[in-house]
Amino acid sequence: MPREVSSSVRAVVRVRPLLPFEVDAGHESCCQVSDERSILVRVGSGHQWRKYIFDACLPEDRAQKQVFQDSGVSYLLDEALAGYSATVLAYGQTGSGKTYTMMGRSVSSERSSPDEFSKKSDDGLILRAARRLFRQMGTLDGFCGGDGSSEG
Ligand SMILES: Nc1ncnc2c1ncn2[C@@H]1O[C@H](COP(=O)(O)OP(=O)(O)OP(=O)(O)O)[C@@H](O)[C@H]1O
Repeated sequence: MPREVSSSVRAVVRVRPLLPFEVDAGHESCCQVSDERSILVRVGSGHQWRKYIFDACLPEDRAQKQVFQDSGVSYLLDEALAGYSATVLAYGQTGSGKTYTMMGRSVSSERSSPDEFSKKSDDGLILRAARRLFRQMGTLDGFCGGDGSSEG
């Protein structure tokens, strides 16, 4: 659960890890989460860092399930079930991880094996939100083959 949920708009930053080809090419990350609300971004020639503050900053090792919880989406679902409108959108440059965050790995990139489809740990916000909504409405049985046992 996020620390502050009173604002009607929340901005959450998620940093993805470098991809294997980026590591192989010797790339370095241009940003670094310094605490749960701030991030350091390289500026200029790369020797200086500038600090930016958001409602939450999620570092590269944050798993999909934790992102669902820490981003505040689970809170939004409670509000939606209470009758309020809620919107979640992902914004960022190409390849930054929007699709992975919203949908999961099976649709964000090439699949290495059919098993990728059944790896629930990779499920993104949309699948987790749908599962939770249906569970809370008491109609999860049979939905997407899930057993409804995992929270988020
Ligand atoms: N948090 C993460 N952990 C591991 N891999 C990630 C993460 N976020 C993204 N990736 C990987 O990075 C690559 C690019 O991610 P993705 O396709 O989600 O980017 P995108 O922002 O949707 O790009 P585009 O705007 O071009 O569609 C994919 O191979 C994806 O699996």
